[in-house]
Amino acid sequence: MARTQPKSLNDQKIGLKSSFDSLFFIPRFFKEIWRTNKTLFLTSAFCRIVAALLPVAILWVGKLIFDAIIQITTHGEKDYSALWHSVAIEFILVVLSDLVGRAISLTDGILGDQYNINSSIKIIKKTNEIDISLLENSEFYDKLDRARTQTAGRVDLMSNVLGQAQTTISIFSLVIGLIYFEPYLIVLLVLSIFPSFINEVRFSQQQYSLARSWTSERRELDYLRFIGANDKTAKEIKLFGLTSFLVERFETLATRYFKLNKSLVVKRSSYGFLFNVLGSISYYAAYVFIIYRVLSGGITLGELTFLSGSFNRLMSSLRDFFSKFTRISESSLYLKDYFDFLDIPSEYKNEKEVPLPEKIKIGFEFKNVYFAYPESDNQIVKDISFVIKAGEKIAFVGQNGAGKTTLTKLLLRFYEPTSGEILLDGININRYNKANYQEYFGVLFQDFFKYEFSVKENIAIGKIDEINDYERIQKAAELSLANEVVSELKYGYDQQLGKRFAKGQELSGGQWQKIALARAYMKNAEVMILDEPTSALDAKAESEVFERFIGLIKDKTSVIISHRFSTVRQADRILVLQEGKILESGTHNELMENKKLYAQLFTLQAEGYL
Ligand SMILES: Nc1ncnc2c1ncn2[C@@H]1O[C@H](COP(=O)(O)OP(=O)(O)OP(=O)(O)O)[C@@H](O)[C@H]1O
Repeated sequence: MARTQPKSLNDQKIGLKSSFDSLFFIPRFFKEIWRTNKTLFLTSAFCRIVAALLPVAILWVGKLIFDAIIQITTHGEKDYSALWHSVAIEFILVVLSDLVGRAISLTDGILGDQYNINSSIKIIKKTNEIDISLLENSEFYDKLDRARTQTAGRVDLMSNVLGQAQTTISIFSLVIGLIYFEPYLIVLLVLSIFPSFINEVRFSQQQYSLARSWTSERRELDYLRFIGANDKTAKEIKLFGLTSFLVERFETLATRYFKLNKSLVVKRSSYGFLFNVLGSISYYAAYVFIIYRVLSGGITLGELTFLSGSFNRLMSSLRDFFSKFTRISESSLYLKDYFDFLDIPSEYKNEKEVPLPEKIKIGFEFKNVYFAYPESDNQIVKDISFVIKAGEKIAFVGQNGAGKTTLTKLLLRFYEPTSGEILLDGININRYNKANYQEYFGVLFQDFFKYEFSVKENIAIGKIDEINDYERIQKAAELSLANEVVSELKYGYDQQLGKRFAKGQELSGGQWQKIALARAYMKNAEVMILDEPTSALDAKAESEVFERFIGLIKDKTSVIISHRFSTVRQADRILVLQEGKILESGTHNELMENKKLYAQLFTLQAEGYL
């Protein structure tokens, strides 16, 4: 497992500037939310405006009640109607406040869920649009990881930004009331809150920097958690006694992160406490000032309740505003990751695409192809030239790591040659539309994926548009002998595979291989590529599968990779690869006569050594 050096807190610090810069992603974010559900968005915005104005309205009505009571008790006012009127209004406002509060959390919840679904779909689609070579790049994985794992954070961000707008309106309405009576209180208020705001911003950046610089380690932790508690790995872990090895590795890494994070959290809350004490002192200074004003006859008792209530409310609103601000700038840093990921350029699209031939006329040609995997200097393919004629059945053989699979990946355009070119009917394969070009191939990968879906879905994956063509699925299954597997399953083609979901059935390695082979047959493809198609099959199944394969591909072009010479020998031509070069090429008989590597390997296998 490639590991980056453990980070210290000072590594990769995200400055104040980037923290503010990331706020610029918020409009784009809200555009996405707006597109998600316009009605809900408007409802939420409307409710928040109402909710924002309610606190000042309630405080004002409270003042009116207080003044009315003073009128009655001190000045002998006989008409109580103004008092009851105000009490009734306050009651209505309180009920309304509860109602809009609930409406807000309801709309935010639904909108958040819908946004979540949409953004997850975007991430899945984007991953599929990106060049396959990026999938093997660790920096890409980090981006993908952050974009994927911060979904909940983005939903919080939405509520926080909307909440912030609400708090801002509230603050303005309260400030107007305060300015009207005692403008000096505002200055006192802002001064007492500001240091705590700066403190929060500073620590939230540090926490984000830490989380970001530890993305790879967090992925490693997830990976260790996954292999440490997983049905697929349980056998080996038990048998090899790997538990303490894994626990130790997990613990060392997790503790290092925990310690760094703990020291930050402790510092953040200690400073936070200090600055909050400062806030409380200023609140009581203001309170004493207001009491003094009442005692000296400057303001009424009703105004005292309004002012102290407004001041208190303003202070908590401002605190809320600043802490939300730091949370928003923190989450918007993650938002940046999400948009950075969505902005990774999709695969290069050739503007001057040429139409694909309906049927291959000449065939494929590798011309002086060299290839090294991205971020590697190691040439895996070295000056390879060969032709696969239309309708030819070609086989690649060679020892492990010789470059056989790599050649098929180049043919399938998962990667581009570092130099040299690959032609189809005389035209560089890059000039064809990639998706259409790849449609040409029916492929069984050596490391095919075992989808924990039903058998039917597992086979249909080869041509998912035909998922409802039962006959086609059955035919593909017959060709690969998967039908024999199906006949033993309780729910037949509807049998859920794997153990992850209810009523799932695990298959043997060979049974899975038959299912995966059926997937390759689902497409009536022009070219078949089978990489180790029979490696897990028993001898009888292997010869039967191969017989059917030959029948199927009579006039099709095909590439087969195999270590089993019984399979390989039937090919029209065999390419023997060694360390990224073609060592020999010819029919089985020609190569046997050559008496070089092929003949040696064949003889060894025939004698039962391989
Ligand atoms: N994604 C990758 N990134 C970097 N190197 C890779 C990658 N995939 C394969 N390689 C390297 O390329 C070389 C050739 O691998 P390839 O899979 O083509 O061999 P192969 O001939 O198919 O072997 P086998 O018979 O074991 O399947 C190996 O040395 C391998 O380490």
